[in-house]
Amino acid sequence: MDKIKTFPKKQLPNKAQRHKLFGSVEPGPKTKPSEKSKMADLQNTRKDFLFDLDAVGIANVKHPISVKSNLIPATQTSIGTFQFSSSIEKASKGTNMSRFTEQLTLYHETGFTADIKTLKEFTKELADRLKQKDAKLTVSFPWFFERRGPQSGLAGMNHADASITVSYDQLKGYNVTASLSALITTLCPCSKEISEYSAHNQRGNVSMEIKLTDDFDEEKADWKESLLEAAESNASARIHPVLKRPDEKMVTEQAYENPRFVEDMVRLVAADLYEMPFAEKFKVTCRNEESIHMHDAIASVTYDKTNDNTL
Ligand SMILES: Nc1nc2c(ncn2[C@@H]2O[C@H](COP(=O)(O)OP(=O)(O)OP(=O)(O)O)[C@@H](O)[C@H]2O)c(=O)[nH]1
Repeated sequence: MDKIKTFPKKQLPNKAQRHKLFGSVEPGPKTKPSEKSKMADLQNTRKDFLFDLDAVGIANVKHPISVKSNLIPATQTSIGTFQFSSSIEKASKGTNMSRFTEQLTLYHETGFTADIKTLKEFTKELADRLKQKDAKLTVSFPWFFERRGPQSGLAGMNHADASITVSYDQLKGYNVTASLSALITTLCPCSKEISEYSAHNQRGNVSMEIKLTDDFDEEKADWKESLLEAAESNASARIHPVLKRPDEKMVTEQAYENPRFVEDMVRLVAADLYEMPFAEKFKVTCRNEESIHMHDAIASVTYDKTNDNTL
């Protein structure tokens, strides 16, 4: 066996000496209290600080969450990116920021599932913990779901980007919006119509945001599955992780049989959301990464069923 090489061992200063060499200094004299009850509490100073603030809190908080679904897998761990806030009055200097992550940790310790019921409880409890009249939570996460080849039945994992925003107000109650962005295939109707053969086609991204009705019952419907189906079922074709040649033939011909402009996509998805009982208001956006341009094609529609006057 080869002799293990030993590098010339230059004797380095020890770690404490290295820190000193790079500027660390000894602790100075301690004159201020370190006992919490005796410490200054600037955040809770009450004066006229000129403006009420709409939102004060923390953002870009990454944390593991559990996600339930009607699709496979029924439960998964994902990475939630959170934003938490509440309003504060002008008489208050600041919020108590440690309480946001304090509560997130408490929920995590009992298995934090990002479902609507739990997130509503969390947001109300947060307002109470902050002693504020309102609180708002947004959590965004990748949601994975099994997708099988249309002919081979070979399974793989696709994902869509999901997001839930819960606003709680002591007087107004809850406002919950759910969003999903899903990838699809679109094939251009004009390109198909004018060409002797072929048609340009590309990946499209359909983003849907819905305001959930107050009576939405997630025991009866998985909003993620419903929005995914609204995007994919109206596309030229669905996207798959595993496609054998028989699968590829099917999705290629299906795309050609179902040409869609971006305008067609948002209108067709809007029709499905219009018929979705728990979607009170919605916005649909489609962005196509056009395969014949350096730019994207976009379209969007916003609709409020409570002002049902445009149909
Ligand atoms: N309001 C506010 N807090 C900040 C800011 N920057 C840092 N902090 C936070 O102040 C926190 C400590 O304040 P509090 O959460 O009120 O801590 P505390 O008073 O010991 O805790 P409570 O007893 O729950 O009020 C730290 O976690 C910091 O993150 C800021 O710009 N505004």
